[in-house]
Amino acid sequence: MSTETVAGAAELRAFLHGLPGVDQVGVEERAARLAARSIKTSAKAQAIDAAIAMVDLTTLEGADTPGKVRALCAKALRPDPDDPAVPRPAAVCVYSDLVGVAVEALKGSGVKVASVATSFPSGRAPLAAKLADTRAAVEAGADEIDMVIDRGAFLAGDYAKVFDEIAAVKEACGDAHLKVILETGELATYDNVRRASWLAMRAGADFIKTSTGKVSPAATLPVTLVMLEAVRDFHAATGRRVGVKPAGGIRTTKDAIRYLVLVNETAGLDWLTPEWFRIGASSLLNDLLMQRRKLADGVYQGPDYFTVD
Ligand SMILES: O=C[C@H](O)COP(=O)(O)O
Repeated sequence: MSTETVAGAAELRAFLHGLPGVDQVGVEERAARLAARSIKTSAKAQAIDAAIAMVDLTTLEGADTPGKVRALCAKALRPDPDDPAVPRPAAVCVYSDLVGVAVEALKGSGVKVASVATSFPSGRAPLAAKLADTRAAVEAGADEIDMVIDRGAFLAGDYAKVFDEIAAVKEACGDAHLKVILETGELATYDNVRRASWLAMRAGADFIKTSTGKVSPAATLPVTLVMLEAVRDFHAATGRRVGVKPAGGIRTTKDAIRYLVLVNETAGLDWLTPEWFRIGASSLLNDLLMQRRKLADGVYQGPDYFTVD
């Protein structure tokens, strides 16, 4: 390691450990208070459409096939076959070997193709393999890369290693946007969530994302609140806006709306667009569609009415 790198590593550690500690009770109380807010029916209709447009419609199963990805893309292009006014989700998120299938199915639609990379979900692979994974996804046409951080290195305090990997993956992304998954369910404390958020942003993340969806707990409101505070404070300090993506375990309209309230009350209205806020979910869209239909018609369509998401 060069002297410059050692100095950089020391500065990074001092910076991350100099961040104010998170008041655990305060954060949990605030998240619970915001979650209890009710919103008017007229605002609910708007919120549902906003949430649909912020979904990263995801399939990340070992058993995924080109056929399943094509079906998911068809759903993204026309979420409700009977209602062309329903907005499209922001992106379809798949494993890197299926990016080409999604790119082909979505071309010209404006729906982005996101790909997990860097040995998702564990992140356990040599950097060369992570970069190759990233480049393969970008070459296949991915607009967005969802990378995982090396939680082992982070928890061992090797922040420089995590920083360097993120920076290298960002470079490999070229024009593709980089979402950095912190896997907050493995980070143990809110202080670590705050540190990992700042580390990722300083290393070049375009988005910070809570979870892979493969570890429990996945997204939670308090963790997302800490991340929203981080992007707000990072923007105030640097002028650069970073997006936030809670992902994993978000399945109901009620939950999705709670996240939107949290964004509005923490980072502010500027973040309430698909450019700066996403919800990663494999099975939220249908509930949003059912609630949307219920608000419009007063009739609740059962889950069988919509195609699987
Ligand atoms: O990034 C998105 C997550 O993998 C989706 O998780 P989920 O299946 O719990 O919705």
